[in-house]
Amino acid sequence: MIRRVDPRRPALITPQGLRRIVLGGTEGERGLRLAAVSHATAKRPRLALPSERAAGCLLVLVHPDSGSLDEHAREAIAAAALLARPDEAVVVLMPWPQAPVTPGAPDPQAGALDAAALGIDRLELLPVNEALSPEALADAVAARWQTLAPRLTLAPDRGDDGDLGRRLAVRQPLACAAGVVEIADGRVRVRDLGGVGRAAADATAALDGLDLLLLERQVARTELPFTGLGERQMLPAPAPRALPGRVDLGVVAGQAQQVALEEADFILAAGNGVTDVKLFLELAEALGAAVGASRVAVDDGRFARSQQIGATGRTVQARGYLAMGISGAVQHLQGIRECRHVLAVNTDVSAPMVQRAELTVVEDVQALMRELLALLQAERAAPPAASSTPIPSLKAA
Ligand SMILES: Cc1cc2nc3c(=O)[nH]c(=O)nc-3n(C[C@H](O)[C@H](O)[C@H](O)COP(=O)(O)OP(=O)(O)OC[C@H]3O[C@@H](n4cnc5c(N)ncnc54)[C@H](O)[C@@H]3O)c2cc1C
Repeated sequence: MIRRVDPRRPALITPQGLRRIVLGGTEGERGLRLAAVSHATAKRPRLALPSERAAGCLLVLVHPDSGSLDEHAREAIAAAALLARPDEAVVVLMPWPQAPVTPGAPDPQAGALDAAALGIDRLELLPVNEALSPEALADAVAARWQTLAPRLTLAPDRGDDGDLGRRLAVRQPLACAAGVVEIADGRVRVRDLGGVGRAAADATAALDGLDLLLLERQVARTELPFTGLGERQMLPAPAPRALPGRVDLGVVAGQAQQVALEEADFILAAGNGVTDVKLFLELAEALGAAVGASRVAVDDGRFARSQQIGATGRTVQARGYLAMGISGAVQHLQGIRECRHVLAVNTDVSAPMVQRAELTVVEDVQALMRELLALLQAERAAPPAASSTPIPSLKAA
């Protein structure tokens, strides 16, 4: 019999902070049960000596999301911190798009990341720009990996991080477990992809035999009972690599409305309250937003079925979700659970979407769309000098 592991099956967080799947759990046990661990006392660094002098290290590969780290990345770092031995450092290697070019110089934006609180002993920033190919980035990461010789490397199993991890695994080569949903008792359990004839034992492997773990969500809890050292280091910028047989035509901005909703960073979503669809689409284009819709707006023929968001539509994880005239029925909210910032426009302050949103504008949606579009058009028409007024830094304010 093939036993499949459902990453959403009942699980608890062990006192060590790592996720343990509860086999044979009852319905009542569904959801993460957090073990009662008291962190009332002041936290101390886990590592007692500078990271340079540590006996070894665990390496985490993560990409920042506009200068910050999302929950998935934080969980991968926390897992490394929990797995590290007392004399091993947790080193996080992060491609850094806005990095200054001078190696060794502190980056003011990276300073906003509280590395110590995340459990990071040393944050290594790798300056990158858009022209750097994935191959050149993988070269640079592989070179750093060889210098550091980590006992174990971890990365979130998604997008750029999963890609970088897999490239590293192939280059070295590394023994890699992808889709890891649990680390317990010296073994890792991976999301079973359900291949025909695979035995249940195929879904777990000994941690000792692995070099690289690509982690699913919620493998570790991010509240740690200790801190990292929080050291920072800017690495030299990687050299670009010429790729034989390929010509780099540069970066071409895509149209936000053609991006798959699941991958969209910013979504403008319409509900039954949106009656002027033409105006709505103009606004989406001006904002550079992908277009989503509620089921009522789709059933009504105003939007395509592929644009429906919710339990019977797409599940999205945009950084920004602007809900225009959407009530926020439970089926719709299911589809936006993973969205980071939700804003709403609604005339009804008691709508469930208002509870979900961080900010709601209580206004007629058509009127607001007209105003917003006019503002954007005015901004665009303004001479560049007016819009390039420097924004005072928080420090200076
Ligand atoms: C099995 C099942 C599966 C479902 N799956 C989905 C799904 O995947 N996705 C989904 O979205 N729904 C789904 N639904 C439907 C869901 O229950 C709701 O009916 C639907 O989400 C409501 O859409 P709405 O909020 O756009 O419309 P409404 O419920 O009509 O709400 C419109 C909202 O807009 C506001 N409004 C109206 N006019 C204006 C205005 N001029 N200015 C500002 N605000 C205004 C109103 O105050 C209201 O809050 C499903 C239902 C079932 C039973």
